[in-house]
Amino acid sequence: MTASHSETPSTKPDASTFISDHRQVDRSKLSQMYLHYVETKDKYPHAMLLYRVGDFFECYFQDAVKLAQELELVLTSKQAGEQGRVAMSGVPHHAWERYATMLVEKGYAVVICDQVEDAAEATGRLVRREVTRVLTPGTLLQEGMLKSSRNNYLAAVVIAANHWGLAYADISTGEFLTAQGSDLEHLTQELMRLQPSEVLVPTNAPDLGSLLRPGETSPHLPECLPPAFCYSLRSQFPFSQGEARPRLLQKFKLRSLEGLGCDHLPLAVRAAGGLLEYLEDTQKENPVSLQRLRTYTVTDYLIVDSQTRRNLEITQTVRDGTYHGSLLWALDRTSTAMGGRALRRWLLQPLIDIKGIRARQDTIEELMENTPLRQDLRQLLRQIYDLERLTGRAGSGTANARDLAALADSLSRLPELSHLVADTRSPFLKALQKVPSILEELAQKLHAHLVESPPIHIKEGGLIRPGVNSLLDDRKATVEADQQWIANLEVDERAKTGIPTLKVGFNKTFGYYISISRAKADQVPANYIRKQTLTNEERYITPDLKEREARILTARDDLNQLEYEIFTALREEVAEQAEVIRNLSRAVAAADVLCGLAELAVQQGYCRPEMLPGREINIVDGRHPVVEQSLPAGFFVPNSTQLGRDEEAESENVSASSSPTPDLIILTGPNASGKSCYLRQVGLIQLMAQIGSFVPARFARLGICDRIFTRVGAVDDLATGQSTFMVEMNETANILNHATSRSLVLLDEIGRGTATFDGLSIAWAVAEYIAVEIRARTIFATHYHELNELASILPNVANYQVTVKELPDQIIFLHQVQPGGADKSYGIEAGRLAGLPAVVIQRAKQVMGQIEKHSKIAMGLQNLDVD
Ligand SMILES: Nc1ncnc2c1ncn2[C@@H]1O[C@H](COP(=O)(O)OP(=O)(O)OP(=O)(O)O)[C@@H](O)[C@H]1O
Repeated sequence: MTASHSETPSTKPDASTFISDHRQVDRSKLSQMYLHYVETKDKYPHAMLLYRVGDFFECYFQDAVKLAQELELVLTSKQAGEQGRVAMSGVPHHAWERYATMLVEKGYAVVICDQVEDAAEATGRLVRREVTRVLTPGTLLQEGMLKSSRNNYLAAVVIAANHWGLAYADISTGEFLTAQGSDLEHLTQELMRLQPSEVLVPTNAPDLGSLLRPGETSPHLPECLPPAFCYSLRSQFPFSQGEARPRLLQKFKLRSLEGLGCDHLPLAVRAAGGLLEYLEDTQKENPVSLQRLRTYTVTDYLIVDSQTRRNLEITQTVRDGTYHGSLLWALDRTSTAMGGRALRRWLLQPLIDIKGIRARQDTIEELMENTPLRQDLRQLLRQIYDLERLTGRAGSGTANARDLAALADSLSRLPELSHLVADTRSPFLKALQKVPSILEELAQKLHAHLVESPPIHIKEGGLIRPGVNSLLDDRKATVEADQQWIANLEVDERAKTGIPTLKVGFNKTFGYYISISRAKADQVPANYIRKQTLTNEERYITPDLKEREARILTARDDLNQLEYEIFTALREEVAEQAEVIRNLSRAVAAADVLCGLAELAVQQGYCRPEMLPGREINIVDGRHPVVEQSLPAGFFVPNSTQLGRDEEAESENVSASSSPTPDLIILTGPNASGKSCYLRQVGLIQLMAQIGSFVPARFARLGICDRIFTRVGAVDDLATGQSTFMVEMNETANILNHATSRSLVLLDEIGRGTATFDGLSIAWAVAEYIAVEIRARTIFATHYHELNELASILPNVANYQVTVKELPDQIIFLHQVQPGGADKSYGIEAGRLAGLPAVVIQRAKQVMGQIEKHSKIAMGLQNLDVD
């Protein structure tokens, strides 16, 4: 790709022939414009400065070199006064957003220094230029720069010893939240959940203002911050209590922070205040409209750590990181962009509050029962655009007329929506029953003011309907009359002069002119003034023509300006209603998610799980929500699960159950029989239930979990230089240190990355510790059959196996999970089926026979004291 505009070099430029570091120039020798550039650059040493010059945005010095490299543009040079030539590279002004997006995606901050007056007004002096935007990964607003399916979060962290404050905002939707905690692991997990595009960190670093791109490190970055994100190093000052608190009070026009719920959380306040200051600093002429700050507590939600999110493939698959094949993919039946983002948020932050879960379930149930309502609702929702982001753009003054027209169309659907849900009883539908009348009025006003399909540019007129503003109509009428006069001129002048070939034309240099062939030049009337001579024609103007032209041009400018003013006033009216629109968009998004989940539940035959405060996990005929959808209908084999021993209930009701419910299941079975699938199915059903969804099962009764942990076949973590075994041990340690009796733990093989006896010993000890000390509900899939002995020692351990049918020359996978431990391993059989030579298979059987004969592990362990 190349985008060069001037002075394209004929050969590759020799860097020694021009200056490529702005700090090395003698400023007294720079021409005025370059001096202004250099002074602006001083204020933003770490950002890429795009400087408007005519129809281009140009970069000079080191930025020119970087821009050319990163975007594969031509690097050239330009004379910068007596100082000589400086490196230069640039992009066309109309395409700046595209190029800026590419730079931001590569982890750069981009400063836009634009011309803020018409170059024609600045005769004899430098055109006035100002920094109008600072774009960073966390502060993007433009439609093309954002993914509609996910939030774009800017986060800010404040860490003091083991305590932390975290604030985050999505400036495109206005969401703004803050939290505080005392466990740094929770902070890391929150960041992993949010996947922020940029994180602000207050430091004493000498390179303040710089942006560390993902993977770049700095000694000033606290260790608990994952290296996968962009970090902006900020000064400590705006993050101090004395600065942050008043900034928040002023922003939300409050006397106390009590109403925001963070009055007693100094670190949360400091993070939120620091974030606000950054927005003020970067957004310049487009102040961000944020929703009221909300305070939350991490432990108010089901905690799903990043490794579990990855292993359960919640938003993307492990194998290739794609959305297709993830849980989100399998569940998403939403109709709006807002609903899609909300479902993603819900999946990443499931609830632990039973009331909240039941409210969502009630709504799904009502929508399942009422098919016409569900279908009409989905149909209508499809016609609602991204209200959250459209409002965001209106609030920050970046919305164009098409945005407002789309907003008006969407707002005008709301009364229909409220009519549709008029008789509903569940909370999320009732929330849509009342549309504030102000929004209906706003939609009507926008429709009445804006033309049917407005143009994209807002300063070139053509936006406002006739009848809106009498001054505008008068001016339009004058322009039209003058235009008509010019249109008639050709006919009139032909008649007057008797020259039938006379024409009236227009060009940019001379404006309107009368053209006459040279042969007829002697018949030209006296009032014609010759302006230009061409080979075959002469061009003239007349005083009358010029007067009309001048009138048209000034009137058109005035007209455009007036239309622009009417438009911006409309945009401000929308901005004033931002809070009301956003509250409603949130309700629309939630209804959309629930309507999609209801549709899914009907399509896939899901059931409503009964949610309880206890520890029970009782799933009858459960299915894996993703694998099920990938197989032909009816192919997936359902399996049941019972976990979570409630000793009190069981002792009261001894006769009801002959074998007590286990806390820990040892799951064995041949390779590829379905162990991993079963394990994940239980985790996914629990997680789905805690977002309020129905679940793929015939029946489910589920106690609320506080955390879900998974440990699944590790891969070498080359980035941190850790071996498979060390990754496995770190993950296991994390589980043992944090799981509680209310957690769900899913272990897919432990100890495989080391010698067999080491591995088996660790696996045994881990299982025993979980069953005896932690009592977390656990499924432990393993190839170590020796672990089946645990069930005979510990009352809350049970053995299950995935069954296969053995035929003389093949194994048939039944994918059925049944009580009991597999009494033999099929590893050698699997090797035979894979085509290992017969002699190797034979030898392997002999070796196994010997090992089994001499192994005392099983017998020995039975006698171990586990107390
Ligand atoms: N209940 C089921 N019904 C139908 N097909 C299933 C079922 N469970 C698993 N499968 C199919 O079997 C394949 C293998 O399953 P899975 O990976 O869970 O086996 P595994 O026992 O964990 O194997 P390994 O021990 O080698 O890791 C899956 O890809 C899936 O397509």
